[in-house]
Amino acid sequence: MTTLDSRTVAVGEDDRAAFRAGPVDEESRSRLADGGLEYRRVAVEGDDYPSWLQSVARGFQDGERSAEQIAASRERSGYRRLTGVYDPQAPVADAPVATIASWLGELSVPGDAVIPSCAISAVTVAPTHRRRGVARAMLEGELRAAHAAGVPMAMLTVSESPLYGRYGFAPAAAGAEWRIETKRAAWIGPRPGGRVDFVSRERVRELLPVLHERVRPSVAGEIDVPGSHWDGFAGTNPAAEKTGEKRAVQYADADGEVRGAAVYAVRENHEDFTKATVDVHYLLAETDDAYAALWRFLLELDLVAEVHASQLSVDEPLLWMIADQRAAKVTVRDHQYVRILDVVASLETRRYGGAGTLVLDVSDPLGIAAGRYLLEVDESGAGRVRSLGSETVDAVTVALGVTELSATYLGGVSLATLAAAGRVTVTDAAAESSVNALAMATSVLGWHTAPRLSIWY
Ligand SMILES: CC(=O)SCCNC(=O)CCNC(=O)[C@H](O)C(C)(C)COP(=O)(O)OP(=O)(O)OC[C@H]1O[C@@H](n2cnc3c(N)ncnc32)[C@H](O)[C@@H]1OP(=O)(O)O
Repeated sequence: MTTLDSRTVAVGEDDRAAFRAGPVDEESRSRLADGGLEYRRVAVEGDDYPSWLQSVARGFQDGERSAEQIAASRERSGYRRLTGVYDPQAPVADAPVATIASWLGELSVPGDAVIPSCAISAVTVAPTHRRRGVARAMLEGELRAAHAAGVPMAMLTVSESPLYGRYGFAPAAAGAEWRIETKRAAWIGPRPGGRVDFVSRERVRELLPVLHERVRPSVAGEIDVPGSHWDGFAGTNPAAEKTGEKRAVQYADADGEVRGAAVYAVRENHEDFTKATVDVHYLLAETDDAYAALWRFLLELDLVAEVHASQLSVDEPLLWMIADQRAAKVTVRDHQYVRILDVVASLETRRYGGAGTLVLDVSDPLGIAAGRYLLEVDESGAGRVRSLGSETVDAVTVALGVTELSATYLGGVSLATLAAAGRVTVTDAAAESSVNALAMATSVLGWHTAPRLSIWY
């Protein structure tokens, strides 16, 4: 597995297949076995898949999956490594009492680079088996398995915020939900010369992955989106409901090159026909022109009072393209969680906001990333990292947990904010005041654009 610059592949198909085929973690298997539970891999193509999927649905308080939905899900799930926990004493012993899925993906990091990362999803524990350490065994197990396979990062999106900090994950890219009152949001942004046109759902299904591959390396926090997600956004998933409500548009520049696309649905207001709501399911823009043209199109739709969009950046240029900024109500939430497994590999992959030298004294509740590291960032923003062991170096020292280091990793969380929150300590033995040391360390670890993740996974 190699870590390369943007527009090149960091994770090859062989790496992905090897990761999928890897064994479960022995330490977790043995711990669960001590509690009478069996921890084993589940094959997507095998007989155990339907009951594994039903356990996931039940775990998320969702309804039973139909045969058609199971077949569609099986077809779309080949990229995932699935694991279940089974209770041989249970009346329905072939239904797992806990589930987890993971896969080897790519995470975009500051500086137009991507890093291999273990994505984790479908974590459920049956209500009959909750709060006895089963989720902890599975999470620790997947993290150890990923680390043993040489994967430098892990990542996930969460149902509840308090679950994953204990394993070293931190929300590193926030997601913003926007509600824009269209009558107040007069367009003052650019009016590019290209054109916006309706396209079919099938056409937008083709466009979205191509555009996303061009855009994602330069947006820290984004991941390589599993193909099945695009069917969901485009409304081309045969097992999904209400796909007919989705409308798709593309933006082509003056040369006729398609540079962006959006999928949206209109929710009628039965009490007032002029006050419908537009839900933007996905908007992807390769250029500033495409961004402006697509947002303007959505904000100027007739018979619409509100435009609603989620998983946007916390720093959208859109705010500066509407006459009245208070037309937008923006709610910010934790969204993309990351967890550093290999400090040297992960810190050498990203670029930095400024030059400087830092000693990072990292603690890790799971022991995986713990140690003292020297990070030297040059004028170009590239960092060299080495493990220090007990060697002393006369440099600004940042003492922090792997959770806090992971929080800063995408450049969206300020070290100064974490210091003010009592989460990190910055010391400089040589200086009289620690203020300059904190300012320098914050600027080194920062980045000039906010990270973003446009999907759930
Ligand atoms: C990446 C994803 O898939 S996100 C989806 C997560 N899954 C869901 O939300 C589905 C519904 N919930 C569940 O299935 C379960 O309640 C789970 C998976 C959240 C927790 O499973 P459990 O086996 O009960 O957790 P477990 O007993 O291993 O607890 C591990 C730790 O998390 C804590 N914890 C568990 N659930 C919660 C919660 N809802 N809120 C806060 N803390 C929690 C426990 O107190 C324990 O803490 P500690 O080990 O530091 O003392």
